Amino acid sequence: MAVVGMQVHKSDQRTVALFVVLPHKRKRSRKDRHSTSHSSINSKSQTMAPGGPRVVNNCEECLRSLHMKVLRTKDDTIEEDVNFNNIVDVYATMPWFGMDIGGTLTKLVYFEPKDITPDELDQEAEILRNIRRYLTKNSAYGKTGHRDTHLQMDDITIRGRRGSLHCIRFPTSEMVNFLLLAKSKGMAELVTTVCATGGGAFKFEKEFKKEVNMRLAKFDELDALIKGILFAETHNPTECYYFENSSSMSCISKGEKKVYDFSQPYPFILVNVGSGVSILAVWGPDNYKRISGTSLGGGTFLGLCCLLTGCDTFEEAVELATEGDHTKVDKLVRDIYGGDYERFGLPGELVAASFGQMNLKDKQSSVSRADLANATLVTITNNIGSIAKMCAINEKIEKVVFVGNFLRVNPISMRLLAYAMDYWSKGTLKALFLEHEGYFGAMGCLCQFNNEISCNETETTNSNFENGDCINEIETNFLKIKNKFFAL
Ligand SMILES: Nc1ncnc2c1ncn2[C@@H]1O[C@H](COP(=O)(O)OP(=O)(O)O)[C@@H](O)[C@H]1O
Ligand SMILES: CC(C)(COP(=O)(O)O)[C@@H](O)C(=O)NCCC(=O)O
Repeated sequence: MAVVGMQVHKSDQRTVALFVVLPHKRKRSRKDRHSTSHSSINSKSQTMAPGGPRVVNNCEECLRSLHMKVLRTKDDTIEEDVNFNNIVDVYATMPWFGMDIGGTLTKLVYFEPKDITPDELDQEAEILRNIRRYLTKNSAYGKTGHRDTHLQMDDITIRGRRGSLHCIRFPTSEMVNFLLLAKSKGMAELVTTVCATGGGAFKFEKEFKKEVNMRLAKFDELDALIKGILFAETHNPTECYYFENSSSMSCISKGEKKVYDFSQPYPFILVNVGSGVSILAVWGPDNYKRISGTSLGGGTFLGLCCLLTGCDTFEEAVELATEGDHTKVDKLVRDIYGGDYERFGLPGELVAASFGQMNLKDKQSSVSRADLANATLVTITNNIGSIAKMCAINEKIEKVVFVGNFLRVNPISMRLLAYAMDYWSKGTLKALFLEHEGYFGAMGCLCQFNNEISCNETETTNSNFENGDCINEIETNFLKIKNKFFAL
């Protein structure tokens, strides 16, 4: 299966981009992912490999065959190498995006090549240059878009190109405004297909087409999540961490963050706390099962907290929670037993019933907004911890990795999860966390598109491109190439 697209942009009378999506039958391991069979095209292109929301594979064989096909459609006088390199050049300069359109937040990762040669700069279309500047020089986009500058990954190499990976997010509820912004920046003229995952890749497909004439190349969100985690772990030696001293409730607030070596990750339980919660057992890069989930997730925390406290944002909710005390809201074991429930090892400070005191009017009037926020956070977190623990024990897997934006700016939940895993398993389970929290779906999407991890992924996951479609798309785009590329 192959998908080929060409975007012809005529500013400065130049053709600017050729996109190629070429999933290969041969399955490649992580080890040989940079193997020579798909190495860059020539020494020049080693430094200017791919780019583009729908560029996947720049293997020499594939591009040459495209090129030959193009050549066959034109008069024979044009010299092959000149045009071949032109194709590679224009193909190399496209922006690369991966997008995860989640239930609450849309996450966008953008790879900015930093090894641009003066020649490339010279050839680059103005729109592309402007988009790069806009994305990399700002940290706020419109009213609600943010770049998480602290998560930027510098000096990373993707398919032979060196550069930085930028992490950008905005509320999914702002999708229409995002599309308008993208249009106003000229994206519609530059990009014809965007790589996307998450439920919104399905939900907003029509809007993308209608508003900015963009097609979505869709990837499954859980496939992308795992690929993204492997990508981040490979590129960032301090990606994974745990909390020291998480075995005692009184120590958890003092527990230091420590780097965890996650280079041998399997098997692990993966708990993705987004709007809702998905729990996976992962045995290998392509071997996982979704074993459980719960609808009581980050969306529940935010929704309940807004209702109970009148707060407006996640940041506000977490800040309020930090100042509050859930023990004024919950009924603890000691409220029932007067101390520990010794026979079954339940300590007095354990929550026996979340919100268990709130049936009493006098208790209701004595709790603050902050106490309610704290109790909501603790309730949701404990429930997730409890389900995750049961999953880990059922699957006999010791490492439990928590990801998702619910953990963003949320040390209370992370520490509580670390404590819960340790306490309930008597020290056998280990809670692990990852620095890029909610961006793995978007990263995985970019990786799959760029074929960074494994060549065969797009065959199974790029489900909106059936073989017939792809062939049609190839033919259509070759016609465009024929008509426009050589018309210059
Ligand atoms: N700025 C934010 N706005 C809204 N929710 C946020 C924000 N930051 C963190 N969150 C939390 O992250 C959750 C969404 O996590 P995420 O992993 O992005 O999931 P999804 O893919 O479902 O959008 C929200 O439900 C909320 O609990
Ligand atoms: C439907 C979802 C996969 C969507 O992912 P999200 O946008 O929440 O990250 C997730 O919300 C989920 O798994 N919810 C829990 C469903 C359940 O098992 O009860």
